[in-house]
Amino acid sequence: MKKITIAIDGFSSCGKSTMAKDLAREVGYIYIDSGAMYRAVTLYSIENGIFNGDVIDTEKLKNEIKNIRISFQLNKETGRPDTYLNGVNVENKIRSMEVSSKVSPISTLDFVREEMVAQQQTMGKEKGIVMDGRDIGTTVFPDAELKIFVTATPEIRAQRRYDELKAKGQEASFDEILENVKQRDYIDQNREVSPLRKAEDALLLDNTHLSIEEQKEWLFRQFNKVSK
Ligand SMILES: Nc1ncnc2c1ncn2[C@@H]1O[C@H](COP(=O)(O)OP(=O)(O)OP(=O)(O)O)[C@@H](O)[C@H]1O
Ligand SMILES: Nc1ccn([C@@H]2O[C@H](COP(=O)(O)O)[C@@H](O)[C@H]2O)c(=O)n1
Repeated sequence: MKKITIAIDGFSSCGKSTMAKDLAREVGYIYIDSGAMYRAVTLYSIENGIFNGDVIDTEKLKNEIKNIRISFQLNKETGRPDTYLNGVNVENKIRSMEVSSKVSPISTLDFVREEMVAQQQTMGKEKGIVMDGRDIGTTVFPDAELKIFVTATPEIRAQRRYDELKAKGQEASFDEILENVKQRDYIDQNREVSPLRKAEDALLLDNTHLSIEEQKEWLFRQFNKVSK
């Protein structure tokens, strides 16, 4: 079977990484969560005085962007890759509401995107990769053999995230999550560089009424059609 590149884009919290990780594990592909990379840059910015409230010191970040090393390592307990920032495991920290509320403005910066896209393209140069994000099918891998664009209503996406946090025993407010999901969607769709949009040749999946199992089966069917 030939190795292909799979790009999964879509709105925040709609199940992209759930589908992508499952497929990658079953077919033995590398999985990359490109959102985790933008989150890691955001965490670095929070921890290194690049934010003053909501204002970003873009000159400082531009000078330091080459010092930000992001990598992934398999977590043997979860069976999934954890995100490392300059050698430190930041998988939990990058999922905080503080990072979620600041990541989309960081992701609008052209020099940040340039650096992340270059790193992502290097990770995918041998193919055999599933990457999820916002611009994978349009910018990072425009020649990907399989492109999926995932969507679901904002309310159902916020509910899924809320349920996930509650199950982990974390404090969560449904209204705050819904507001964050809507705000990120707006910024991601309206930024100048690589805005979130469906690539013309991407397959659309609205999973509002699909279970995790159903969407997984759907993705496997698409993979089997293309990779033969
Ligand atoms: N079809 C589904 N039905 C119910 N829950 C789902 C479904 N797909 C994913 N989920 C759950 O929704 C939550 C968000 O999923 P996931 O993290 O995969 O989304 P994402 O699109 O990768 O999010 P992000 O944009 O933040 O990276 C998770 O708790 C996941 O288990
Ligand atoms: N290819 C990408 C991936 C993500 N972003 C930005 O990062 C935010 C967090 O991503 P999650 O997948 O973890 O939700 C997202 O809201 C985008 O602002 C991006 O720009 N490009």
